[in-house]
Amino acid sequence: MRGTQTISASGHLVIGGVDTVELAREYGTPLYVYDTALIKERINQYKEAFAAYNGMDWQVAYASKAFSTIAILQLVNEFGLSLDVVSGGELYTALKAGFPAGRIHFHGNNKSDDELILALDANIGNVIVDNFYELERLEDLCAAKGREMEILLRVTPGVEAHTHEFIMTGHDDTKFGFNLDNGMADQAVQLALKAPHLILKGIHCHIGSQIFETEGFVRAIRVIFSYAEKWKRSFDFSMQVLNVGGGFGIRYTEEDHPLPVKNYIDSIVAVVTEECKARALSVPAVWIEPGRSIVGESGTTLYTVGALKDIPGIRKYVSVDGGMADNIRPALYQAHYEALCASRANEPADQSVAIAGKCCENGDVLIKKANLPESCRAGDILAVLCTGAYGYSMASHYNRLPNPAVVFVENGESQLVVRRESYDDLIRMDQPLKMFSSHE
Ligand SMILES: Cc1ncc(COP(=O)(O)O)c(C=O)c1O
Ligand SMILES: N[C@@H](CCCC[NH3+])C(=O)O
Repeated sequence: MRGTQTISASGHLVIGGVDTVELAREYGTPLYVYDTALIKERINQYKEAFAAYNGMDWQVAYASKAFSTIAILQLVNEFGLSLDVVSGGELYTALKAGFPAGRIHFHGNNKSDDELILALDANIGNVIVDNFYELERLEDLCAAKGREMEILLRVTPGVEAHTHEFIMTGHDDTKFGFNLDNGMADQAVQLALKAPHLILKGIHCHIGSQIFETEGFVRAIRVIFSYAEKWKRSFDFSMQVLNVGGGFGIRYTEEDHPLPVKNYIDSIVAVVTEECKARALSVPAVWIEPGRSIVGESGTTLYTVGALKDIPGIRKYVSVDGGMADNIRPALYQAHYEALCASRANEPADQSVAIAGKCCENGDVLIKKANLPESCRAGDILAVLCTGAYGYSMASHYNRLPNPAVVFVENGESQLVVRRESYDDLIRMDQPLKMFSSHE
């Protein structure tokens, strides 16, 4: 059980004081349910971890790629976090949510002119510049508008985080950022300092995602400081901000052992302070960008159980009314999840089954080995836990499945924050065929 999850007297999973079987009945399934008390708890853990350091300048920016909707951005804003966006769409959502533009940071390895113009016109806090092409274009766009923009440069420190290859980004062979060890970053710092309309505030790095140890962060920070010292000496550049990205791990299953938030922050602050002292540099503001660890564990996806297929001696498949369209992570990263039968949460989970999605793909299996009660059958409500990050945000319309609804629950109340798509929503953008009227 995570966050506010409990089991009711009738044996139903309850989240935020709301019976999940009732939620399924009211809003339909599949349904993303967010335990907002847990989101707030996580946010506060980050804030408290930094607040322990008197005089330290810090920012926690929520990485909205993990889950971006108007309501979550409003919640995050209420709690005073900054925001990381990676596209015009995420930026637009943030602006529509009333997120203060000055606290928005814009990422991405291939931002379009339109996206950069949207950011400039909204007057966002800063742009994290990823490559030489962007450096040049951003300078030109600022010049054309006769304005300045604060920037960070994203660097690649050559550190391999111990995580899945596809979500590892700090190593040398990555599409992101300026590599440190081949001189690209040195050149970018010089160009940025010379650019009349760009104000180089600092450096950004992000070594990967779902990281369970502090070693990768520490190594990346040490590497960056060795360059920061050189840049100070050679170009008189003082790094005022060091953004170490996100990637703090969460517990998807009992095999995952993430560290408490405080441990990551303590290690980051300790190595920053130590490096500054050793190199006689002033301590920069420390920024981080957690996404998964703010919203991941708070999310649960509810499904309705449908067909069962028992292959004697091989396995039993329990099919649900969603799958890879609402959670691509098992198919994409071989990610593991845990599930429980929300409508029989008090019965012993004594049967091992595979939970299959409904997409027309043999690989659409959400969980290869889940333990469910023997009695679990069609009509039961199944809860897949820990789906709050990169579930809704990576959802697709594969097989023309409408995207599920999203509800927030807290203190016995639920609120619909994204309505379920209808079939009409699916064809809303479609245009009837006009060409090739070859029937005449
Ligand atoms: C630049 C950057 N910052 C922050 C994040 C958020 O990562 P996570 O959700 O693992 O905290 C990502 C995604 O991996 C990222 O690419
Ligand atoms: N989307 C990925 C992580 C990559 C995040 C962006 N750099 C996940 O579901 O784990």
